[in-house]
Amino acid sequence: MSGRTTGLTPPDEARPPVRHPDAPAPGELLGSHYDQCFGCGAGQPHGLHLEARAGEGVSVTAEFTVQPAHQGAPGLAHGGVLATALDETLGALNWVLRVIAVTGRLETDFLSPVPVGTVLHLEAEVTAVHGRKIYSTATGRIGGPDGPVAVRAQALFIEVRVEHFIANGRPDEINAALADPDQLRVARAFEVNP
Ligand SMILES: CCCCCCCCCCCC(=O)SCCNC(=O)CCNC(=O)[C@H](O)C(C)(C)COP(=O)(O)OP(=O)(O)OC[C@H]1O[C@@H](n2cnc3c(N)ncnc32)[C@H](O)[C@@H]1OP(=O)(O)O
Repeated sequence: MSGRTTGLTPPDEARPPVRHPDAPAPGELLGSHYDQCFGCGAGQPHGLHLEARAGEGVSVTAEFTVQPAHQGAPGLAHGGVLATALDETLGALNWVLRVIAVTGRLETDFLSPVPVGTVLHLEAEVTAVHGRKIYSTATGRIGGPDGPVAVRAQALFIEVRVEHFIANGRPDEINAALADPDQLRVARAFEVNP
């Protein structure tokens, strides 16, 4: 391991993150970036229905209730589902930076089992930015927003342009999204002023 970089440590030249002046106010519900998103989409019947709010600085909070469909072991949340909840919360930081970014790397620590029925209290913040690279961390607590940390993550998100999705997504869903005024409004909200 010695000398190996995981890509999750910001370089010395990295800058502190800057909250966008038009970011949603602290406490404001952020809504879904895409109705069919597995993490946050209200229209996605199989999804986590995670609800995130803007926090202070470049941070967000979110809640997610572990459902029976999310089990890995009997009565316990699947680790991949918990990683998804962390990933989605980290993705919600896009609203506060007002950039579009996707997960490049996600490193997750599972510290204690999370039973079905648990409300996972999530928090994420950007720690540094270097060019297109956005460094961030997240925690998931159980028993309340100040409860013990059950899961945590470090992530590297990479800023992309909206063309990233148009070039890579399946045409049916891309065309449906482009025809949806609500989706276009969300895409515009993420776009950085030139
Ligand atoms: C409309 C509203 C929608 C809003 C949509 C919001 C979605 C949020 C959903 C939740 C989050 C997700 O799950 S997002 C979905 C899961 N993620 C993905 O599908 C991403 C798949 N990966 C990719 O498409 C690509 O690899 C990218 C875009 C991440 C990077 O490709 P690229 O654009 O060609 O950039 P590239 O030159 O490779 O990398 C740029 C810099 O980042 C570094 N880098 C890149 N990947 C890594 C990595 N894994 N680990 C370390 N470092 C990395 C490179 O070394 C480089 O550093 P340097 O040389 O500059 O120093």
